[in-house]
Amino acid sequence: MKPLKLERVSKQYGDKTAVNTISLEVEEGEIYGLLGANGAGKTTTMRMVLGLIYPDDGRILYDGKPYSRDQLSLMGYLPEERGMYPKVKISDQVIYLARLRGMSRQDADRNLKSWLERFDISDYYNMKIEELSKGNQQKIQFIAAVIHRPKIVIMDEAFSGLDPVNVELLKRTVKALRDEGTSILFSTHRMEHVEELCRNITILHRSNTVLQGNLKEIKKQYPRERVMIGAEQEISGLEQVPGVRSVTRRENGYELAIERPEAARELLQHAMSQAELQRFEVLEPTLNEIFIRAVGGEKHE
Ligand SMILES: Nc1ncnc2c1ncn2[C@@H]1O[C@H](COP(=O)(O)OP(=O)(O)OP(=O)(O)O)[C@@H](O)[C@H]1O
Repeated sequence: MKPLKLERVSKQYGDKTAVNTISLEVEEGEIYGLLGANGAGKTTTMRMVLGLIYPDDGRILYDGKPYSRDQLSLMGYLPEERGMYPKVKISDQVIYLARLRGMSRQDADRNLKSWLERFDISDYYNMKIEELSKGNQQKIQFIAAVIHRPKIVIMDEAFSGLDPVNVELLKRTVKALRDEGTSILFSTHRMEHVEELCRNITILHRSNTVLQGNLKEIKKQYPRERVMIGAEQEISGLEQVPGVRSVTRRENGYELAIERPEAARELLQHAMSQAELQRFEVLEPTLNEIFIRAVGGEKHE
């Protein structure tokens, strides 16, 4: 049984279709990427999954069952806009939120202490949100989202505002939740995070699903049109090799865009005739490139 399943789910706001017949399934122990430019329909989709708004069409199933209040304790939500009370003691509000989702005070308190210890911030127990840096507020918000051990966690821009050390810390934690069997619906504009974390993805564009599936499989379907050449010597005339679209000088060589994968062979011969190569690699496209193609090359923030 899939913990989370969306079947042809749609949502209208007046005349505007915010989400148009989205279907997806999140397995147990999976991080699923929900991507799209601003206004594509991600937040609307996540709000429907959380039961904060209702679909106009289609259905959402949790372990095969439709939404009911019982699901509240099964789900955790890390919203993009942080929503904790600045002046209330951290332990009071996190325990309160956990109790709303069905935990006893004792269990909530024990879990909170163990999470604070895990993040090495035990002294925050008695502090207020307003006393913390943005990044540390984010950690508390994260704890509040998962303290009740939800089966399904919805994360909207989970790592925004964090420094690189804390991004790594939270990434490790998200992976650990996954390994414990949690199903995570993960939304972000940071493609490198998706590449590292997500197995399956859906890309939304103007309310519609434009690309969906296993990330590795999707990458295989796109031609390899990027070449890295590692060489200490200069290589002249790379631009003139047939099929080369662009050449960029890099620290230890060159990065090239080619029009078709076959151009790589000629490029290799050309480069080898001039320099001793330390590296010659034909790379699969990055998710960023795939994303830009899928949404029609339009600029996204
Ligand atoms: N409450 C609302 N009333 C009217 N229109 C809305 C409402 N919420 C969202 N929309 C519209 O629905 C569309 C999808 O919005 P949504 O917030 O789901 O996009 P998003 O992918 O989350 O964008 P972002 O990356 O900017 O957060 C947008 O055109 C938006 O203007």
